[in-house]
Amino acid sequence: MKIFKFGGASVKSAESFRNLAHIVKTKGGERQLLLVVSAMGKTTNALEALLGQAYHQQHFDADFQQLKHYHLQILYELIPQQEHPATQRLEQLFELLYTQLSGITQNDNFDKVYDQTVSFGELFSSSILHYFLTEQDVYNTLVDSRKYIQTDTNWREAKVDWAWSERLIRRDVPALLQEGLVVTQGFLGGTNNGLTTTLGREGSDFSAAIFAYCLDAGSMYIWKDVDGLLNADPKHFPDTVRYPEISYQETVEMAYYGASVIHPKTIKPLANKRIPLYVKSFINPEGEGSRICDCRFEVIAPAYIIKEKQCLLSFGVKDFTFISEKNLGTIFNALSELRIKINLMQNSAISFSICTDYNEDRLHRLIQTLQDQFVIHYNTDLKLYTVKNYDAASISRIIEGKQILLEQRTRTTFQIVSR
Ligand SMILES: Nc1ncnc2c1ncn2[C@@H]1O[C@H](COP(=O)(O)OP(=O)(O)O)[C@@H](O)[C@H]1O
Ligand SMILES: N[C@@H](CC(=O)OP(=O)(O)O)C(=O)O
Repeated sequence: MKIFKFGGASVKSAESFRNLAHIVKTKGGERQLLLVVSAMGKTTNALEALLGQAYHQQHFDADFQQLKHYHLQILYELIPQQEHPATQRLEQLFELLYTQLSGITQNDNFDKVYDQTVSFGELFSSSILHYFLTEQDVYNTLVDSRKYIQTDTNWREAKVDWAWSERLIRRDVPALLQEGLVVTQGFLGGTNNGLTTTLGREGSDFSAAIFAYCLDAGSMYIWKDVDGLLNADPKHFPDTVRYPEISYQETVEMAYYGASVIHPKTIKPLANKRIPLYVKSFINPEGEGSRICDCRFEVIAPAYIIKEKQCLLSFGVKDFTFISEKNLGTIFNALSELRIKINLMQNSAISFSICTDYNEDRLHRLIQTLQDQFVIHYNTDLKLYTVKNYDAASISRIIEGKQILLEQRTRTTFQIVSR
């Protein structure tokens, strides 16, 4: 069986849904295909904004209506009958979202209500896809991924209970795949008492990999608006090259350093079962794309990765003692408590520096926790540039004209933090 994952860009308009259906019919087949779908276009961002308004007791009606109109308009273009069950289902989901938003207060655990609210994006898109494919005579069952991907309550970045999820998925999904297609939501999980969780922003690729792993899929495809896995983001580099074939290891490192085309957690479950991952273009489905697999190449084009919105923090000891394992232990504990991930670190005799994604709230809590023990300085609005498999030319290209705040290199990877 195969897994196809379609992200927000591939379901952003009625035309995109039609294109998706065409890909499913021509490249997928009538059964043994599981479709994982993300929220439409920028819906997750819109839901985050609505949640922010509701949490701060601001009016959200206008933005709510706009989001509802966007979805209903696309549904209407795909299925023009007003009385269709698809319209009723979408109206019902929007009512549930409205009730959810209206009940939010500042006493709520923000991360918990985040998951209960922002998850609606995938519920909308998967319902539309299910009904639209049915209208197109593509037999499919809509499966609620919250009942199958079981997680803990680490809201917004829930940890998967692999054994339990695998048991549930294997119990029900293979029989459905015998009959036709299965449509499910990316990004979402559920707890054993029926609450919704999310797996981290852009986590739908990971959801697809979880289903691939649990179902022993033969292959997984992620359909993107690019020709495949490129050696840089074409939005920042005009002259990219595509990797026709690349190893799991190279890819997982690229994703870790910030290549946003694949969620970093996607590769491990696939690599563990040697399931090949294809990155294909939904704009040009006939294109070759990229195959990510258990392979190895001696020579590979340098990959350029930019991670934006970075913060560089330095912790200096206050009494001229050297940075010790004990100091580091204190810093790491605080980072772990606040769920702050280190993207890069470096130490000198009397200070320790880390580069992390910028999160104002967490940064201030970190400073509060550690300011008695360390002199803390930080810079925000920075970028972390990584060149994998670098050479002299690629380094010159990346450092040209930049004010470098930190630089690091290993035998294969060159990194700078700069403005
Ligand atoms: N190395 C890379 N190769 C290809 N695309 C990349 C790379 N790095 C970043 N990207 C960006 O990833 C985008 C596709 O990923 P994303 O927007 O997350 O897709 P979706 O939300 O549809 O799943 C591309 O439009 C491209 O700008
Ligand atoms: N909708 C979620 C999950 C996701 O993976 O989306 P996409 O596949 O469009 O990156 C998000 O925007 O974070």
